[in-house]
Amino acid sequence: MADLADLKFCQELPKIELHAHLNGSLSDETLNKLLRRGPTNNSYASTIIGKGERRTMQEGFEMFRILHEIVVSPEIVVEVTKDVITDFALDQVKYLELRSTPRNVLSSGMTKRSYMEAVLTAIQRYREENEDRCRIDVRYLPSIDRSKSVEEAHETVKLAEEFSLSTNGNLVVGVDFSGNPHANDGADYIPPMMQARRANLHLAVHMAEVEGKKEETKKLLELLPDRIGHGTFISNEPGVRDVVLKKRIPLEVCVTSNIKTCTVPEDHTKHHFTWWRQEHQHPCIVGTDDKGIFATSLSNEYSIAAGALGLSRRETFNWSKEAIDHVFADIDTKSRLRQTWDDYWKSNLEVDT
Ligand SMILES: CC(C)=CCNc1ncnc2c1ncn2[C@@H]1O[C@H](COP(=O)(O)O)[C@@H](O)[C@H]1O
Ligand SMILES: [Zn+2]
Repeated sequence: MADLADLKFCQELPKIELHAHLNGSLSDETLNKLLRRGPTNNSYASTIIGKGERRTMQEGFEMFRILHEIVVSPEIVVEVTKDVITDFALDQVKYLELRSTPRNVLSSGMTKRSYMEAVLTAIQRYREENEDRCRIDVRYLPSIDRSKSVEEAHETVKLAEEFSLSTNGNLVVGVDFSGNPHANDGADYIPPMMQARRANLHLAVHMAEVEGKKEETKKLLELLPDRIGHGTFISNEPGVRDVVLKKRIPLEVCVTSNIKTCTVPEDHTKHHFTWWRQEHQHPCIVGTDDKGIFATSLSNEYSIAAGALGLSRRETFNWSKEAIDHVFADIDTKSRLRQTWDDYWKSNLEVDT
C-alpha cells in the first residue's frame, strides 16, 4: 500500500485553500506573540480545540469573540494576515482565498474600511517580501457575518465592490457569507449578496452547516452561489440536494471543523463528502475552515479526506489539481496554477506511476 496518500505526501503536495477564515486561522505562535505584548488574557487558552476534543457551536463562536478582542487594530490585522499567509505557504499552498469580516473597533479607531485596507496591504507586502520564495497567490473575500445586521452586510458589500474595482478585480474576488448558523434568518442577507453578484463578485455561501435549515437553504440556493461552505445537511434533503447536484455547485469540505463542532460523526468515512464524491463524482474542495482553532493544516485535511476514500497518490494529486477549476481568480491565474501542478507532477510523481 505504498501508493496511498499519507500525511508526508500531502505535506509536499501543492494545494489550493479556498475556505479559511482569517481570525480562526491564527497559529499558536502568532497568538502567543500578540499576547506577550499585552495584558495576559486567560481566556485565550480556550481558543484552541485540541486533538480529540469537541465543542458545541456556541462554545466555538465564543472563541471568535476572544480572538476579536486580540485583533483590534489595522497594524495587528496586517501582522496576523502576513503570518497566516506564511503558514499556508509553508504548507505548500499555492493559491489561497482568505475570508474575513471587516470590523469597526471603537477603542483603536479601526473601521471596516481600514480593516479591509490592512488585509490588502498584508497581501501586497507578503508578495513584495517573498518575490521568489514560497510563491503563493492570495485573494481576499470580505465576509458577511449573519450574526450582524443586514445593514452591516450592505456596508461590507459596498466596500468589497469598491476595493474590487480599485485593485482591478485582482485581489477582492468575491464575498463570503458566514457566521453563527443559528443566528438570524440567512434569507434576509440575500439582497446584499445579490448586490455583490451585480458587482461581478463571486459568492461563497455557508449553508446547511447545522440541521433543520431546509427552507433557508432552499432560498440561499436560489442565488446559485459559486461555492457552498459545508452544506453538511444538504444530502439528507432530496429537494435541495438535487439542485446542488444538477448545477454542480462545488462543496467546500472541512472535515475536522465539522467533527470538532459535533455536526458529523467522528468516523471520517461517514462524512457527507464521501457520499457526494463517491456516489455522484460531485466537486468537493478540501479546506481547513479555522486551522488555528481546530489545530489542523490543509495537509492534514487532505490526508484525512484521501484516507477516508482510500485514494492513491495520483488520485490525491488529481483532486488537489481539480480545485483550480473552482478558484475565483482569472483564467491567467488558473493557467499558471495548472502549470505549477504539471511541473510538480513531472519532477515528483511521473517516475512513481
Ligand atoms: C464554531 C466554529 C469554530 C465553527 C466553524 N464554522 C464556521 N461557520 C460559520 N462561520 C464561521 C465558521 N468559522 C468561522 N466563521 C466566521 O469567521 C469569523 C472569524 O474569522 P474573521 O474574524 O472573519 O476573520 C467568525 O466570527 C465567523 O463569522
Ligand atoms: Zn467556514
